[in-house]
Amino acid sequence: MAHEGQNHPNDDGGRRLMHLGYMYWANGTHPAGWRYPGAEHDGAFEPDHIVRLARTAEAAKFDFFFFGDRLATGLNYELTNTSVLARFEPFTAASYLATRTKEIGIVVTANPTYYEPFNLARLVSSLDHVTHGRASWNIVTGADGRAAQNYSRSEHGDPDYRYDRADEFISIVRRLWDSWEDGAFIRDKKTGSFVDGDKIHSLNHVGKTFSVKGPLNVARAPQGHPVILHAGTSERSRNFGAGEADVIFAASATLEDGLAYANDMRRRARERGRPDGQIRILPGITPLIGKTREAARQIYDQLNALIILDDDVQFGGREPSYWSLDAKVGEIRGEAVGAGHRNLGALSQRVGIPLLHVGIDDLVDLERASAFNHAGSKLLAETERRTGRGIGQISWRDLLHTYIVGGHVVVGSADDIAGYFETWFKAEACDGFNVQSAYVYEQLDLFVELVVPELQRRGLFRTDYRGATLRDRFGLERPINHFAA
Ligand SMILES: Cc1cc2nc3c(=O)[nH]c(=O)nc-3n(C[C@H](O)[C@H](O)[C@H](O)COP(=O)(O)O)c2cc1C
Repeated sequence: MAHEGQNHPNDDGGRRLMHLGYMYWANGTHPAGWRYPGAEHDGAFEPDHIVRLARTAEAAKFDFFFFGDRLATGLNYELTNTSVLARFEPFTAASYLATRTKEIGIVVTANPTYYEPFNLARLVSSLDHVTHGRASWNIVTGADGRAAQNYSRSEHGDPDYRYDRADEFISIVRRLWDSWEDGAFIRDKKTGSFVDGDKIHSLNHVGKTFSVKGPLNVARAPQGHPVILHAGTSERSRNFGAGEADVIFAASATLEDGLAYANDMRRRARERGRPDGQIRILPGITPLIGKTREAARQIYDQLNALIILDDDVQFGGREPSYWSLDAKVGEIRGEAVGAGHRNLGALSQRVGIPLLHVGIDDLVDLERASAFNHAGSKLLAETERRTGRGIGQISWRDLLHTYIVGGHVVVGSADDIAGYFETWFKAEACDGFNVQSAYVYEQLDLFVELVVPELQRRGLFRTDYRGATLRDRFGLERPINHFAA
């Protein structure tokens, strides 16, 4: 995509600075976060709960506040993620937030599989107007296939169908955003001329899935094109993100994976003719912060103690043969570990050795640990990292907890967290992070009070906002209108 003027890969006089987003989860990311003493647990339908979080993030100069979304729900989310079970429609929540914040970007997730391009172009552009250029659209192809049943479809569609549709969709949306040139409005009371017809364009698009005549009925947005985010991990997702996204919401959870993913995305972006520095990679992360490292570890253990395991913690109510190692029923990929998988049988599948004769509170022994598969070794290393305990101190329950919590969690003091961020950032495994809280509000408050100043002290994060729009925060130029070019 063409841009006006030069690129600005760095934000601050040539110094590379980190970007921070805050991903909103009403009850935090930890599956039992809502049960933690003192944690918010009934704020999902109280808009000022969102304002409280967004203003905290804004005071700390975060780039954006992020609304994820899904288009279906079910009781499975009760155990895995109560924040997803029931929540506000994101454009509605974003519009409310727009009137109660001034600087912070607002990211709205919307899935093109279940929208029409005209409809979504209008929503995102309107949000950009009401926020004076702070809007962003996170394009996802849909994590919950049950959406089809809510949208009169026989099926969710395979990834190729959804990404083909997304490709055509975004090209239409961009042209709709351009269908009004800047300066299309004359509004001359004397002559009675309201608009310049030469600056308003039809698309006359007829494609594989969509036919859209245009023009849009919204003036060109303050940012021209609001900032585009994308989240996904597959080949098609990477290609889509490399071609279209300004910011990638990544799922990498180790430095090695993060670096490989970031290099891969930068290479793909270059292959599509995009100059370096045009694509920002922000992995999701849940920093679990305590006043000291020990305090943080205690919080992690306390949270985990609130996780509900299966009543039959040995086999989840199934025959032992169900969990035989070649049965391949352990993990539903990409989804949190829910009911029926919170037992030692499921864990045995994960780590690749039978656990028929161990007790949940027995300690993991070196002999069994040495026989773990790759996933099992990673799970053990992750448990050691989070708890600070080693073999001889870690129980099977601890391992099961790490398995259930999953994700990208870093437990420690503010100094530990800042050090972790710095390592990833300086290795260029990312351009910042999409920060999430294990529970609210305390964890965001601690991040803002303790971690942000430490990042600033290390010269890694801005101390004030610059520019007016979200594109400005990312050092991205306003796209040239391709009808005018
Ligand atoms: C970090 C991350 C965040 C995501 N957030 C959402 C979301 O909020 N809503 C949604 O429907 N899908 C979300 N997705 C799912 C993607 O849209 C995509 O459907 C999923 O990853 C499977 O597609 P893929 O094979 O292309 O990666 C997310 C994916 C990742 C990796």
